[in-house]
Amino acid sequence: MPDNAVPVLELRGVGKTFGGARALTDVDFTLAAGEVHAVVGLNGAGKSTLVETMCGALVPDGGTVHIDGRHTALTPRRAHAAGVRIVHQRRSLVPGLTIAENLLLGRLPTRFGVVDWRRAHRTAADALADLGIEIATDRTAAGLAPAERTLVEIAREAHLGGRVLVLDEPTASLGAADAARVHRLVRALRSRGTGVVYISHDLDEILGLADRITVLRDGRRIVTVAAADVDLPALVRAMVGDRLTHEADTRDPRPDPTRTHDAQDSDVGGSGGRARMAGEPVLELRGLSAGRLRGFDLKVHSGEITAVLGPIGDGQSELFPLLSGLRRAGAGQIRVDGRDVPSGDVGAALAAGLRCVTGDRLAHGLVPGLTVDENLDLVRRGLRRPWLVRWRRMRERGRAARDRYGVTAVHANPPVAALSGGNQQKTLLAAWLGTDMTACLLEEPTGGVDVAAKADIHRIVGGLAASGAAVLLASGDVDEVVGLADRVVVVRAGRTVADRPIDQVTRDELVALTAGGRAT
Ligand SMILES: Nc1ncnc2c1ncn2[C@@H]1O[C@H](COP(=O)(O)OP(=O)(O)OP(=O)(O)O)[C@@H](O)[C@H]1O
Repeated sequence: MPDNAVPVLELRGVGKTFGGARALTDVDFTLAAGEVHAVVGLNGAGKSTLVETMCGALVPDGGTVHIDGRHTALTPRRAHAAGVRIVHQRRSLVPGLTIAENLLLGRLPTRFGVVDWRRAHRTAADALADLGIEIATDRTAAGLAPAERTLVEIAREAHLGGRVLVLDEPTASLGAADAARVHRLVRALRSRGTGVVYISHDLDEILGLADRITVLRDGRRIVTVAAADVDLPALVRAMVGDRLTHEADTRDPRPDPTRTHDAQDSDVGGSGGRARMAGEPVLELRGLSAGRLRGFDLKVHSGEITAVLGPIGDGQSELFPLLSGLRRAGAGQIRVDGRDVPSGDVGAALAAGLRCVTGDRLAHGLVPGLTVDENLDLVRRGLRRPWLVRWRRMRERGRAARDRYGVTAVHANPPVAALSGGNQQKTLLAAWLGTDMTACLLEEPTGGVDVAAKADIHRIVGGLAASGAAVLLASGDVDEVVGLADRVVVVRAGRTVADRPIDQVTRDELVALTAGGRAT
């Protein structure tokens, strides 16, 4: 930002306390028009609290907010009127409405008192085309792929007058090709003079996209630097400070033999603590059809991590409802240890030792109003004796699981709703992976988690496989698959297009295969 330019948005000495615990302390932040300013930090560092303050959703208890140089007591309405808009990870398009209706909601053009649809579609199409987005405006939001939804949502906020767009992990659940579309849109916005505050845990993405980067740690601003003046290791060091006890290499797939799944958990459900020889087939899917999946076959062996990779919504997202028993298959069989598991039966899936960890933690994974320890206990108790609450053991186990998965919060054992997204994800994994299992399905297990936690989760998953579990990983993240899996199955439009040992395929081939290329 030129020294004399007035920032479009400025925070001075902002602080925020939740129930006596400090989430933000004395944070300064500036954003210039036409700048992409990224905010990074470990889970719980204060990123969401900071951006909620920028949007008037949280009132800071110290410091001031300035828009175009003027001090403003920000409320959501004032922020909106000033053109400060946030695009959350949870998409807010109305599913049953068309793109044109969503873009112009509340402002549809009328002629003689009736909606002028031709003009509406033209206006919406022009708004999208201005930003380089090609999506037909008569499609409904429900039919959009996740990346298209993100693009339309960002375009809508820009079209409705957004001068400062706060993008909260817009690419978190997107593959590389889809993320690149979002990056193009962000660059288009920047060149039009829009200021963008960008939150992401993907530091490579940040380094390639941002102009400046602010690092938060424990609610404090550690540094603000030009992206061109910093590299990945320096950024990681600033984020973790002296907290890092091991190398934060997110691609280290080596299992840590000291951290295999809890020995103390072997009294729980499932089909017994087993340590198999590698090579034994454990989870078998035969001719499974449901939603977009068509006659899907897969064998996952004991001690093996098999990844199902593909664009989100292209078939691999059917696996969670099917394997967890939430949904009945139209055709085909699920077999665990050579025995059929009736589809559409949650109890049968659990009894067979199948553990399915959802990628949508708040919809299917956690009870937001209960504490972390209560959530951890629910899964364990539900598997065995739902009526018996043993409070002391619950607290002890809860503390151990929170420590092991690095669930950090300003309160010791808060309700899950008060946790940051990454800490919610760690709680979810601790709840399901802490129970004895034969096979597990992990849907996007590191979605929203920070670099250090990602490395920990990879070690834990490696440890599960090392102890004999068959691990199925459903992911859109090519790097995660390359770093973690032994085998990869690429699924497109519900069908397998490639099935390879991971050492017989390159990262670039996988990117091409998921984006539509052919297996060679
Ligand atoms: N409503 C709330 N009540 C109590 N504590 C809260 C509340 N909102 C946030 N916190 C706490 O404030 C701290 C900062 O959380 P915040 O969500 O801002 O972190 P974050 O950097 O966005 O993390 P993540 O990367 O995991 O999303 C955390 O310790 C969190 O538990």
